[in-house]
Amino acid sequence: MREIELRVTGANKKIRGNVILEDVSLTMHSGKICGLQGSNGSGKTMLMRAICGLIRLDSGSVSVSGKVLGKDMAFLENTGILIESPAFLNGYTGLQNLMYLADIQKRVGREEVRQTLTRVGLDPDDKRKFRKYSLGMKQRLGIAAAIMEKNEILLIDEPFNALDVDGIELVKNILREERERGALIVLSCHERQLLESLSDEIYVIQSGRITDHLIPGEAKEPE
Ligand SMILES: Nc1ncnc2c1ncn2[C@@H]1O[C@H](COP(=O)(O)OP(=O)(O)OP(=O)(O)O)[C@@H](O)[C@H]1O
Repeated sequence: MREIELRVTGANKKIRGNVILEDVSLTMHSGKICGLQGSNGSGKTMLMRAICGLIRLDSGSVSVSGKVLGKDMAFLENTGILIESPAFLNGYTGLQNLMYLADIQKRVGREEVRQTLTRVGLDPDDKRKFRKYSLGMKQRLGIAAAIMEKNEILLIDEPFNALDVDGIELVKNILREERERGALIVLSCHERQLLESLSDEIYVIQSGRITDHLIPGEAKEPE
């Protein structure tokens, strides 16, 4: 897979007068998990939405290896996304839902979709409709949708929500495998230990501002 650099430069966003993002700059690379750490409402999800082009910045830019979002591309290309609860069709099974999405880009076929379902611990032959899925199963299906096309970039917001202990371990392993494959992964997770155990670097975000950039495991210099 090609090496890419995802860059956010001087990002500002206000919604109805409230500062959502303030002068946010960060740089991320292929083969790394970049963690976003911050309390509820600090701006992690909004930053992810800005990165993929779902919200338009007031100023600043998002670029992938020099290609600027909103100028050279309308949405971030080659990107798998799990942001908040993904919208699936209630009357479709898990496999039918993923096939519906896979048919948009036609980059993966039925066999790969089935394999992805198995990878997240779901049975591809499960005949239950999505509306009958438990919260954890819905979350697993959302993760499957994000990873099934083997994209260069993964934007993964709170992947561990509603997962049991085995599910957490499974998703941790999947994220590590995706990094190994060379994906650039942006990960938010409110549980600090979990985030630190997975991330190669962490940006701390508070009230829409980046306040720290940490390498987990490296002792901080005393101030
Ligand atoms: N649709 C919206 N309209 C206006 N403001 C919003 C909207 N969605 C979120 N916000 C505000 O944007 C700020 C950042 O929210 P965001 O969802 O990015 O936080 P977060 O760090 O992801 O929090 P959490 O850990 O709770 O998911 C908050 O102040 C929130 O109130």
